[in-house]
Amino acid sequence: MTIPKKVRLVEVGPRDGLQNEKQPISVADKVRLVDDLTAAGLGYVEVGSFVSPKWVPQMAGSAEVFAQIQRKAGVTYAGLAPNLKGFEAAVEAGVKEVAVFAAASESFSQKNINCSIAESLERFVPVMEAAKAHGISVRGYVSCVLGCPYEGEVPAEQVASVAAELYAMGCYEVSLGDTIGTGTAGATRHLINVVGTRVPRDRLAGHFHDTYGQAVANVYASLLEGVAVFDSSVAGLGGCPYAKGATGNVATEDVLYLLNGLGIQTGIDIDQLAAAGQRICAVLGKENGSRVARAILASRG
Ligand SMILES: CC(C)(COP(=O)([O-])OP(=O)([O-])OC[C@H]1O[C@@H](n2cnc3c(N)ncnc32)[C@H](O)[C@@H]1OP(=O)([O-])[O-])[C@@H](O)C(=O)NCCC(=O)NCCSC(=O)C[C@@](C)(O)CC(=O)[O-]
Repeated sequence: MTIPKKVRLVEVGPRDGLQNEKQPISVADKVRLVDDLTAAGLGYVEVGSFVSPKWVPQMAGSAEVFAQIQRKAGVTYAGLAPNLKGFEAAVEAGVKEVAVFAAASESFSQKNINCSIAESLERFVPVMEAAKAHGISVRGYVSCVLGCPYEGEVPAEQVASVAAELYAMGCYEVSLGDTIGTGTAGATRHLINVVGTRVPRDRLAGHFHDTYGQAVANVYASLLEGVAVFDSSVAGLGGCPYAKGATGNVATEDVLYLLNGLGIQTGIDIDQLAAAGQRICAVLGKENGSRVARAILASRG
């Protein structure tokens, strides 16, 4: 299989990146981050979540963030919705694309959304119906595709069956989440080969956390298997509230550097992106998690 000529990046920093931060982050800082990212050329940003504030307090102000961002034409601003209540809140906030999220492991499903995999899929049915009625696109996530923090190894067939259900119920794309970042290039290729028998590869996305430093390799392995959409987080922000020790997503700057090296055009300005990442890291008082951004910023002196 040849490497795709076009790749789409889904920036999840404002959502996946920030959801795990314990310190309060102001709406203004979140808005600035989203606007910085779109100014750098990102065409898809996951802005926040319409989940229970008791479960993920950091996402409580998502509606305000949506209200204050500068919406650029052609950019998709998405929000997570775990159920109909979340979907309705998203609609009220003017969200035009939502993501539902399931898991390939029962234990993770319980810890993350307090229900079984089957129950979660049932909950998504009314969300899909309401989304159709409102003309809202729905993306689907499957967590724990290359390992679960509670159950260990997760069979690829189990991932394929959840991904196929999400696709069949109308998710236009299914993002495969390596929640704890244990995946390797070989396991990633195997996963795509198995899931690819149930969901077309051009409807799959890779969502790799970088806990074991394998995320860029896993992106490349996915490209070799024909996957052309990747979720990433500026400055490698993030973690998962229900996966102890999991680090952030693959850094957007690192994926972009890989794509630039392959001659794949994305229209994203890597210097502006690195500056956006550095700005939010300064707000958080954190070291920048992107090696590429650190190198770019150091070379500027
Ligand atoms: C799904 C629930 C709500 C179930 O939580 P529950 O407690 O079972 O819900 P419930 O239906 O029993 O309701 C309990 C209370 O929550 C309220 N409630 C109910 N729904 C909502 C809502 N949408 N928004 C706001 N409030 C809500 C509801 O109104 C009620 O309020 P009360 O009467 O007690 O005042 C909860 O478990 C939850 O919010 N979980 C979200 C967890 C989360 O956001 N995790 C992170 C995102 S997933 C992820 O990061 C992985 C991913 C996508 O990045 C891919 C990867 O890397 O693997």
